[in-house]
Amino acid sequence: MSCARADALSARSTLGRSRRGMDARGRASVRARAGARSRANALVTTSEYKVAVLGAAGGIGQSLSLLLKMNPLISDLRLYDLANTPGVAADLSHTNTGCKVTGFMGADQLEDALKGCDLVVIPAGVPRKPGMTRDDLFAINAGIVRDLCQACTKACPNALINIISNPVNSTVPIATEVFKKAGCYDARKIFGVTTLDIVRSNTFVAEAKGLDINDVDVPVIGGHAGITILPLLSQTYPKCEFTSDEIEKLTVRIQNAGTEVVEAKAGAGSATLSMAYAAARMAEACLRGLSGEPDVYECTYVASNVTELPFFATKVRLGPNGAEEVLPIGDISAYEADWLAKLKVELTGSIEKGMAFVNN
Ligand SMILES: NC(=O)c1ccc[n+]([C@@H]2O[C@H](COP(=O)([O-])OP(=O)(O)OC[C@H]3O[C@@H](n4cnc5c(N)ncnc54)[C@H](O)[C@@H]3O)[C@@H](O)[C@H]2O)c1
Ligand SMILES: O=C(O)C[C@H](O)C(=O)O
Repeated sequence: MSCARADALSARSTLGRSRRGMDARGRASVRARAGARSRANALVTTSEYKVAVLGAAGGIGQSLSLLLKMNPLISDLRLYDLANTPGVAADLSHTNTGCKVTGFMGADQLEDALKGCDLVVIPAGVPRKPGMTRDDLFAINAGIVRDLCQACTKACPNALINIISNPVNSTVPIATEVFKKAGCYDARKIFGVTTLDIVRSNTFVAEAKGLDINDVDVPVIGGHAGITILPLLSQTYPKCEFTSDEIEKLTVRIQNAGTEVVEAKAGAGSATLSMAYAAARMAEACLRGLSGEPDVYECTYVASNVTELPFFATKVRLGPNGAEEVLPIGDISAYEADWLAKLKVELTGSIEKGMAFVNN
């Protein structure tokens, strides 16, 4: 099987599972199948994962918590925020799924929320308003991510960390430096969530080319801000021919898709629903990897040797230790190579800014 084909199958199975998990009837049948599978397949060792959402009362946090509450891989869901988590947790706890949900509120309860967690998802922080860049959020969100990661180093140093808070290009280096300082850094465990870029690329390409959305897989590399988002249309599965005009329009739309939502929301924030969907897909991929399921791949922003930059998003194979393998960029077109050279300059500055925030 070709690599592209294997990757497309992996992406499709993730989407399929997520979709079934959202339906109460579907969930029951997935659980029955999961039970049969775990008896038959020694690789599936547990579906008892403990997951914390930090920023759980926010726009992303609430929808994401609902999706995670419906995921049969999760038995214990902890919702942490500075306010309103008792209400969100009470509300979610009435849904008849097997996962226990508990609310934690305020810094005093943060470490309790994190204790024993296998996966921590962080959407805490302020979103953009029209006219702002993601980097404009650094002044507030850098400190939030630093403090939350410091608590993780104490309460769940071995957990996988999924960082959603922007600017992801800098918040992942911040998290890394915090874990290094605490003496518990494992490069395989810290992820910048760029899944929304893949979700968008798949959607826009399927629409443009009249393809079945369930079949499409477009890798997106680089980072998660403006021109650092680089969709590799030349690696689209199934193989597609694009005119140069289509390539230009799709690339620029994918790079600006976050801004498209920010402008449409006109001051009421940025993407929350599509982001919750994307984060639920990424969380599920991490848990499937932890469970020993083979061939779980997602594009994500991680510590990387694929380029000369210390962090970079490419396709990653997820496994029992987190990022087991960071895949290379592969063959790209001259158009993509041109963007790659440009994005490296911006990404380098964002990485250095994040590292300096913790170390200076
Ligand atoms: N990675 C991506 O693709 C992506 C996509 C969309 C949004 N985002 C980012 O996600 C973040 C959240 O967006 P949102 O729309 O949910 O914002 P929001 O304002 O609706 O929610 C943020 C939540 O974080 C909470 N929070 C703030 N400081 C906190 C702290 N110290 N501890 C715990 N919780 C804290 C707030 O109380 C709030 O409930 C933003 O930074 C946004 O830019 C990233
Ligand atoms: O655009 C934003 O500010 C939020 C997020 O990064 C997105 O891509 O939607």
